[in-house]
Amino acid sequence: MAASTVRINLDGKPINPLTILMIGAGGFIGSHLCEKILQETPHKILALDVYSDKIKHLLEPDSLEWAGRIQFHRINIKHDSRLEGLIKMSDLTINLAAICTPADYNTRPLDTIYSNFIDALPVVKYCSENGKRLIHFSTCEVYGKTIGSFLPKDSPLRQDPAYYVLKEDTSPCIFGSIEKQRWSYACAKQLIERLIYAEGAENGLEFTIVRPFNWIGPRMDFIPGIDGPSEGVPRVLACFSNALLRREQLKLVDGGESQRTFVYIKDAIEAVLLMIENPDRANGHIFNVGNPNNEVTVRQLAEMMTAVYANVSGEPALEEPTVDVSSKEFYGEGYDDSDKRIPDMTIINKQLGWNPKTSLWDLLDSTLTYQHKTYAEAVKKVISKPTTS
Ligand SMILES: NC(=O)c1ccc[n+]([C@@H]2O[C@H](COP(=O)([O-])OP(=O)(O)OC[C@H]3O[C@@H](n4cnc5c(N)ncnc54)[C@H](O)[C@@H]3O)[C@@H](O)[C@H]2O)c1
Ligand SMILES: O=C(O)[C@H]1O[C@H](OP(=O)(O)OP(=O)(O)OC[C@H]2O[C@@H](n3ccc(=O)[nH]c3=O)[C@H](O)[C@@H]2O)[C@H](O)[C@@H](O)[C@@H]1O
Repeated sequence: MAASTVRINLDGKPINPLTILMIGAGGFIGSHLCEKILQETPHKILALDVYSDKIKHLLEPDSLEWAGRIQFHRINIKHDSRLEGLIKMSDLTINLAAICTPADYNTRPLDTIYSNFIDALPVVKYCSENGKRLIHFSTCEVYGKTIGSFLPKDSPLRQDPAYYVLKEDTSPCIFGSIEKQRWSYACAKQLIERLIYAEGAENGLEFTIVRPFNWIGPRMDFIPGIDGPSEGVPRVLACFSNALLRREQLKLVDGGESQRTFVYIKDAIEAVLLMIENPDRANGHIFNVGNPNNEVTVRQLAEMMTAVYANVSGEPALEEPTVDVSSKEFYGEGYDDSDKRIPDMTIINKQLGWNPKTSLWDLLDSTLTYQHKTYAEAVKKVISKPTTS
């Protein structure tokens, strides 16, 4: 972008260049948001994270057209006195930092709760005390299970959207029992949402809460044994990509019957940029950000990814591309699942006029093309190495 072009917001007003503190900038969403902001706006980014691999291409070399508009701070927000200073220096703080992989929720529930609630507290407090705006990343998991999932299997009401569409201002948050530690993440996210909302109500904090619904695309998570731990379990896109790259069967947890709506990261980031640049329309709101048109069961996702990857790689799919596994075997004790996640889009449509564009097939095509280009050779090398006994 020509950084000098004057940008106009949805109300026709010029947008002043901002300094944005982005906490968790080195992650999947952060890396795409940094790219978008640097390429299309004049805003400056103070990028905070413990890792920078996913934004390395934006930080080096110094000759990049946006050099000087992004500054990396290797900081762990758990214990660093520089956090408040950075919040004070910025017009807006965006908090993305979290443990957000389901394999951790039931096996590392304390880390999950600390990361999603306790570690976010100082961020909220410093924004509130210093009169700074906050965009906080929550999750669609705060809705938990749908009301419809408690109806008898053959109830016609299960087909009624009133029993499954998830609305920011009216849907309840339905979690499982305490021993189902899967919900430690959703519960921590819900409590931080409530705290932010209360800071808004009692102390005037200017906030926006984002509830992402399965955003997927390049740079999501890691491929075990390549750029992450061999025994690590990332989210479903990376699990299935890993299996496809290794020509192994895709594992369907409890039959792959759960349903998800997937949205392309590049569509979703457009929504976040609208929030950043339209504070009058975004402040005080909680936004679902997803694509209600891209709903599949996890089994259907596996079948579609298998077909797309065969096209992309030119290698025929396995004869039996999937295998069923129990959730206990895959995730361990305490796992539970959301049955269905369809976002209601009324509020984001009304406030920001945002709609997702990319079909599931197209977003899988570009994402798996990226996965193949980035990882296929490395995976082949690892597979061909003789194993030591
Ligand atoms: N990707 C999705 O579809 C999705 C869906 C729902 C919610 N979210 C939420 O969006 C946010 C970002 O998700 P993501 O997919 O980019 O995850 P991610 O794991 O790729 O990114 C999170 C980043 O935060 C950093 N981080 C974590 N703890 C930190 C700490 N103490 N100090 C400094 N940095 C820290 C991590 O190093 C990582 O780079 C999270 O809050 C997540 O709960 C994401
Ligand atoms: O992305 C989101 O919107 C939110 O949901 C995700 O939770 P979930 O969708 O359950 O996590 P995935 O790992 O993407 O799993 C999706 C589904 O696929 C299944 N799965 C996963 C991996 C696998 O190899 N096989 C498999 O069948 C899971 O059991 C689950 O039903 C994560 O909790 C968060 O990143 C986020 O808050």
